[in-house]
Amino acid sequence: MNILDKIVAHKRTEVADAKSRVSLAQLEQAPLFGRPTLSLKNALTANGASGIISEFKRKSPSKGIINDRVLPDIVTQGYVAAGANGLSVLTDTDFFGGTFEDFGKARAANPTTPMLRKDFMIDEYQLWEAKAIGADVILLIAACLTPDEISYLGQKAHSLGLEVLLEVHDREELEQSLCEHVDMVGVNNRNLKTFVTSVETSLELAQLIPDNFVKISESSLKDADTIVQLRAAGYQGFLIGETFMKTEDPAAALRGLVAEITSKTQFA
Ligand SMILES: O=P(O)(O)OC[C@@H](O)[C@@H](O)c1c[nH]c2ccccc12
Repeated sequence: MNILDKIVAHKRTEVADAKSRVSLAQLEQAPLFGRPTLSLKNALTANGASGIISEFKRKSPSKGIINDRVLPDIVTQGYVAAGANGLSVLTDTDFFGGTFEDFGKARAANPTTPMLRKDFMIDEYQLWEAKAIGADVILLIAACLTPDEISYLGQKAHSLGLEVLLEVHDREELEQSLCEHVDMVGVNNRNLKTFVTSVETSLELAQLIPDNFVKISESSLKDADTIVQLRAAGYQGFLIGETFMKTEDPAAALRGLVAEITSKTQFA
């Protein structure tokens, strides 16, 4: 079994368990459930936007522990001050060390920044959870969902006011999964089954994504030159976790990257 299959199998038992403990009606009573959501799409396409979505990620199956010494509210607030247009916070516990509590702390610290609930969504119950914790955007990963599931979950997410980021890794996934219930397309440079990363994946798929979807390049992004190159290829969003999280001060690492991108674009 590859790691993605393992994560999804575990997620099914986790969701079944959560459903037996907390009903949809109870999730709807959560204080943040009815909160008006913020648009990541608008934030990424605004004039002068950095396009950077910074991720709070404690550990991952490919890297092990990345950083277990920092706090979600401090780091994410620093990210926003340093120029992030959006935040991504892992809520998967067993494989990524994230929690709803991490998400909640980041949410409270950043009331006006669009936030992605980063998890493996396989059931509409999780969309209700996303609303209850104050998420604005959810992720649908083509590698672990059928085209029908993507369409169904995308439609449900929209009916709750959530934006939808569809994640693809190759041409086939893109062609089979893209539908009207998606707002943004994320190209994951990391193959979730093998962990191999290549920015070429984003460069190759760019022209195949219709322009009515905001394009986001995800994973293994490390330097300003790559961001500038991806922007020229049509990407408006850049999802970055490890490059920041592996440092003592993730927000400072983002600030440095933004400064470098700015100087390269000004003198290009
Ligand atoms: O830490 P990186 O290499 O900058 O990657 C961030 C993000 O793209 C990555 O965490 C990710 C992309 N898609 C996912 C799906 C599930 C879990 C995690 C991910």
